[in-house]
Amino acid sequence: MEADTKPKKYGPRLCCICNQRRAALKRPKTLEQICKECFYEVFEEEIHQVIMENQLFKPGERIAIGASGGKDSTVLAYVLSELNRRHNYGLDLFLLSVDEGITGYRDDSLETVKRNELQYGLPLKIVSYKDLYGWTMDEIVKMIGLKNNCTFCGVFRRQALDRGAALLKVDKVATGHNADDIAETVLLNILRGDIARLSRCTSITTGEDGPIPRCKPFKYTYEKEIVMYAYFKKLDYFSTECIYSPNAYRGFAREFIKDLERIRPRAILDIIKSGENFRISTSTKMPEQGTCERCGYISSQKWCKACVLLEGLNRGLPKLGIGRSRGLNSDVKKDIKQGGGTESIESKQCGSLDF
Ligand SMILES: Nc1ncnc2c1ncn2[C@@H]1O[C@H](COP(=O)(O)OP(=O)(O)OP(=O)(O)O)[C@@H](O)[C@H]1O
Repeated sequence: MEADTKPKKYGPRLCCICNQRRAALKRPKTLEQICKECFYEVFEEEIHQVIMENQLFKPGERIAIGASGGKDSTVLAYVLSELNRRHNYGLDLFLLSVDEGITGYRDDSLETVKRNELQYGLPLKIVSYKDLYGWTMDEIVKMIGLKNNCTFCGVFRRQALDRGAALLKVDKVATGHNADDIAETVLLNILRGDIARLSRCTSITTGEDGPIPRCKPFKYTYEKEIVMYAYFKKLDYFSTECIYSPNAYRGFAREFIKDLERIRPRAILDIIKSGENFRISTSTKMPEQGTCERCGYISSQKWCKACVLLEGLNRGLPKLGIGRSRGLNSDVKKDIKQGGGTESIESKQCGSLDF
């Protein structure tokens, strides 16, 4: 508990970077006492280095920022616009929001994104589950209850972001997934024995073989620093948790990582490093990428996950495609088999990197 029990006397100390101004905060990643100005500089510079070292963008590219209105994507939109200007990346930036149709949550956070559109001068595109799938999450939850609703939401959101990106004709989507999210996903994939996801969850860019690649410029950025940055810069973001998210299993992993971070801040980076260095045995069968026979979206099975889930909703059989084949009506099972088989979708908590 070393990090928490130290007396928090920042006032009289000088910033250990510039040695001129007074320290205003203890940097969560390194525990250095620094001033606000130096914090902004190291925070932005580290993200710039990650972008350059990993060649995340090319000059002239159109980039959609997945904008939920939350702290991570708001800070991402702000910092990317700043870096784009400062370092002449030559990018055309857009905000892309998915409206899942959650009253009292997404409608409010979308209002924040609409303000960000004006504040940062970035054009905004909103795509909704209602328009794309004919269902809002409110309607889905009414039908299926709270259990498994994150599975529907995660699968639909992943595809909705791709569809919105195609409408915007962008080259890449950037999301606000941060170092804590990635460490948490490494742990969860180990706990679930999900080797396929474990092998790709630490990649900074994914989906290069799919319609639109995605990247995570905040892969090494700590959540606590994102919150501090947003707070000191007085950025306009929405901070309410999703009203439908039970998040039990992921919640335990998150708490565990926060406990480790309190004892040893580097733990987050070390978990990511471990994830990056896992060697997947060559005898492990990995899914092969193809396209969905129904909608043409990428899929490792004949029908993509979204089509299987949608089929279940439209037939009044929402458990179709959830978990193993349990809950499948035998008629539908036969039909689906004739139609090409289903993917087994384990119930997943929301906030997954794999959305
Ligand atoms: N409805 C949405 N529309 C567009 N992008 C989204 C949406 N939901 C999530 N994302 C993207 O996925 C990233 C991770 O989402 P997650 O649900 O884990 O939220 P989070 O960690 O709370 O992030 P944020 O603080 O940006 O909401 C977000 O930073 C954002 O880039």
